Amino acid sequence: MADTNRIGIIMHGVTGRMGMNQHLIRSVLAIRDQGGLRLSDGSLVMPDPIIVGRNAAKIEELAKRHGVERVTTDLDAALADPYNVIFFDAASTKLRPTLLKKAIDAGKHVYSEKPVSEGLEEAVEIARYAKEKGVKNGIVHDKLDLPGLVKLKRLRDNGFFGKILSVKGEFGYWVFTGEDQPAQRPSWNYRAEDGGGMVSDMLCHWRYVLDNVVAPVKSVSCTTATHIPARIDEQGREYKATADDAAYATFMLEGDIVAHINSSWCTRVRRDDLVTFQIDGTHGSAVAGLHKCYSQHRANTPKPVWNPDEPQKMNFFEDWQDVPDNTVFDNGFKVQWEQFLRHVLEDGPWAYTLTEGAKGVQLAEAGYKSARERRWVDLEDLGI
Ligand SMILES: NC(=O)C1=CN([C@@H]2O[C@H](COP(=O)(O)OP(=O)(O)OC[C@H]3O[C@@H](n4cnc5c(N)ncnc54)[C@H](OP(=O)(O)O)[C@@H]3O)[C@@H](O)[C@H]2O)C=CC1
Ligand SMILES: O=C1CO[C@H](CO)[C@@H](O)[C@@H]1O
Repeated sequence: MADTNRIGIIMHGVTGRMGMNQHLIRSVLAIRDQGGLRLSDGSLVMPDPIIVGRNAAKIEELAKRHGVERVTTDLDAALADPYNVIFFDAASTKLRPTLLKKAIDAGKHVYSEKPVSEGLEEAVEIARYAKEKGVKNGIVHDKLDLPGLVKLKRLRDNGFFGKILSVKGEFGYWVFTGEDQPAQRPSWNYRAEDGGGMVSDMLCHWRYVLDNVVAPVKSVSCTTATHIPARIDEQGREYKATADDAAYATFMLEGDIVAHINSSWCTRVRRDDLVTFQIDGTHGSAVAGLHKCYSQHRANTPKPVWNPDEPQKMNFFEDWQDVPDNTVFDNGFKVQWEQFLRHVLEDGPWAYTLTEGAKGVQLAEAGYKSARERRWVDLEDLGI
């Protein structure tokens, strides 16, 4: 394939869990392996990643394992090379705003994992900077392409719920502390000084999920907890958990909709999936997990009567209808990579700019403020 049909993509932080599995392997390399991305003029574009990382042995091994030709520990050199058009970052949140600015200064279009930054000021600054400099910019919003949430949004867009009254979200599972079994998440997640924390991790997701699947978020009341005060890290050493490992948050949405989402790494799952969202409306309700979504119209709603004297005879799971797929769902991260590539290459539509990323950080920061001050916090327009 001629060089003009290739697009150089700097991939930073892809030795990590998310960067490697979802962004490198299941997105960029999957696009390569399917033969490239077909644009609307019929031409094919082949993503050509360069893996950038601090550990030469690790990135070389990763590149070899997946047939990636280009690797370097020299980010500046990769940024200086005009062949590379996009800079992508999935490394630590702490470094992100500085790296994004550097890439923007080098004239790259930028795409980033969430959160954009630890604090709102930096997030707004970088979103404004990208806009001023006129580079295409994007933030990952993977949950919106989960089949369960696509179906939930389909129901809302069809007016299925009538007037939406409330939303209940349950997210989380037990993350092993490292004492009895090794933890299944990185230890930095539990250290505030390294950018960890449930609110910082998940409220940026809940912002775009609520804004786009239900209605815009107006204010938040949040309680945080560090339920497990000490954990064991990747080297088997005990460390102090300085970040919140659970967040219990209530949100007021436009239209007086009340949403409550529990997010916890310290809970055990007895529900349909690792995350579930239930929307209740005057005409119907629906519950979505990652893939499935079940709905119950008011005409199909059973009429239970409270009777503590007898064991429950009704099976409440039976009165729900499976919302059909009606399409083949691709990996959400890949779907978003393809959209972002189209946005860069042919100005295709793209709503999830760094400004949307900043809104996520705004909700997280407001969540922390609410928890600290034990009060509701309103979200102002960011004016970016
Ligand atoms: N959208 C989603 O569903 C999810 C998003 N995330 C986000 O993805 C990002 C990464 O999280 P995760 O994959 O879980 O984390 P990991 O700890 O698994 O990976 C961290 C990555 O960052 C790199 N890194 C860390 N510190 C530095 C540094 N000082 N200099 C250069 N590189 C560094 C690591 O490189 P090395 O290998 O050299 O150590 C590694 O590639 C975070 O921003 C997180 O919020 C996380 C989970 C899910
Ligand atoms: O940051 C995150 C924490 O982990 C979640 C899943 O376990 C992710 O979805 C999320 O992006």
